[in-house]
Amino acid sequence: MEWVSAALAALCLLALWALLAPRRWRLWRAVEKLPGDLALPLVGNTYVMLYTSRQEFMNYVGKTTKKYWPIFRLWLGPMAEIRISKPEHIEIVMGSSDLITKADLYAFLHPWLGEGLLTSTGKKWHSHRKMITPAFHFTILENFIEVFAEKAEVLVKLLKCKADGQAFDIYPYITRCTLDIICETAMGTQIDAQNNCESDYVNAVYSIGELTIKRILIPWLQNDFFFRMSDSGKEYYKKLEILHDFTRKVIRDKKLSKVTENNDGKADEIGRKRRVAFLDLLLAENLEGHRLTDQEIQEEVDTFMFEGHDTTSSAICWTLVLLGHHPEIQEAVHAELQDIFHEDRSRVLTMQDLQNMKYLEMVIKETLRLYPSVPFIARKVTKDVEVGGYVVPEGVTVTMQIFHTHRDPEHWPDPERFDPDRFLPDRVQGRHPYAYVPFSAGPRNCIGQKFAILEEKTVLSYILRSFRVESVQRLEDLQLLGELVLRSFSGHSVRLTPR
Ligand code: HEM
Repeated sequence: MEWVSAALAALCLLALWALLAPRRWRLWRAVEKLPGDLALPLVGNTYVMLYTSRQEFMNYVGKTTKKYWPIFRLWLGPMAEIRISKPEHIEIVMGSSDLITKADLYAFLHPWLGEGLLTSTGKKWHSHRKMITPAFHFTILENFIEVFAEKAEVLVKLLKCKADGQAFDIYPYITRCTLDIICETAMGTQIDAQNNCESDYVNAVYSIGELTIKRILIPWLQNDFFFRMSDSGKEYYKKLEILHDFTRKVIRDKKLSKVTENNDGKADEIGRKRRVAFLDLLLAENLEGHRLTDQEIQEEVDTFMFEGHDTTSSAICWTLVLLGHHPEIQEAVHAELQDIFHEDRSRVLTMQDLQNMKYLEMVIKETLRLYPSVPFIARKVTKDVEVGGYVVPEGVTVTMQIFHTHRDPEHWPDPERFDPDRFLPDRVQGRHPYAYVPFSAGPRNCIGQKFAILEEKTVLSYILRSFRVESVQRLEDLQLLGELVLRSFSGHSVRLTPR
């Protein structure tokens, strides 16, 4: 009997091979038409990792991008990846309403985010995106300004202790501030990460981020079984439980207290105006007959927590670093803030004030061009598509190199120069719509982009009104890490002096 089973198994394998081989052969032939470094059997181009450290990887990608500009291929073992950078090519993929499925790599975010907006696809993504879009309406965002300002005030108080002319890494301070902001705006909870660095929840958010990166970088940890067996995997799932328990509890408490019924801007028992969080809006959607299960609500809240804090901290830190290198531009920002606030440091910040920060907005945009918080995004191609004269076959990953799109010399003369005037209205006109895509573009663009710009303006205006910023490291010496978000390997060192 045993030989019968063995023969059957062999037949099945043969049938599978016969079924897959022609498709595989077709994919291989199409991908091999593209230029790229030598790929070895089985390992493809992953051998590069043997002699390229984590902090040298962005540099390697940069060199390879230049060498094969504007399109090249990589083999990650048996998986093909095509990397594109030119706005004209980016438009084909990013602008497509068919190519909306995220690359396999995003699966490493699934244990934390499930199938929230960032990771889902197809019908689920379409219906949730439609349902959640109103939560980012201008009038809702206006209510968040008070939260942004309150947390920025705490930040300035803490930074005053560091404003002694000594250099320090400002990243952890900014991250704790943006974490406080997203906790309160997404869930309506105050974790006070800025004063309470030892919170279990805050530590779990950091650990999950770090462990996700580790998993992506170490090939054998990518396998679920080996990951669960490893110390990193055990630590990961322990922290994940803390994160999920926390969001589950917040959702349960909100439902119990029926906050959705009362959250109409009325005062609470101590006379403060109640603040509406994204979670309240998701629960309200539920009440109006659009069914979002508790699990789905949790996935969306976790997604906001993930997408909504590290991205903004990266953007704020890079803006400070660049202003620290360009004192004349920093003075122009300060002059604009003086025009808006005069000497009044206690006035409550308004939406009108934020809209008046026109030059600061240009500075933020130019920073996101040079240092986009999300430097690369990737899709799995679900049908053949032609890009730059090549057929990109179904099944491959296309990585859109936003970092390099923003440095395409054809669209950005003297690309390395920090020049906020590139965003003067008459210079924006006529630029290719996909030449500047820090928030992605097309159907899967960032739902939180207006929120992000308002938050950045608030936090930066508080810092820049209180301190003069000086950068310590030369930009060309910084080693970039393009992992979950774009950071500097050695931190974001600045010196602050009180104004
Ligand atoms: C400077 C700050 C930010 C930057 C540069 C940024 C950038 C991006 C990018 C590039 C994407 C596309 C990702 C991909 O295709 O894989 C994205 C998606 C997304 N972002 Fe942001 N983001 C920022 C802030 C935020 C904030 C504050 C929130 C929420 C409060 C947010 C929520 C989301 C969500 C939910 C998605 C998925 C949208 C979808 O696929 O429908 N982002 N973001």
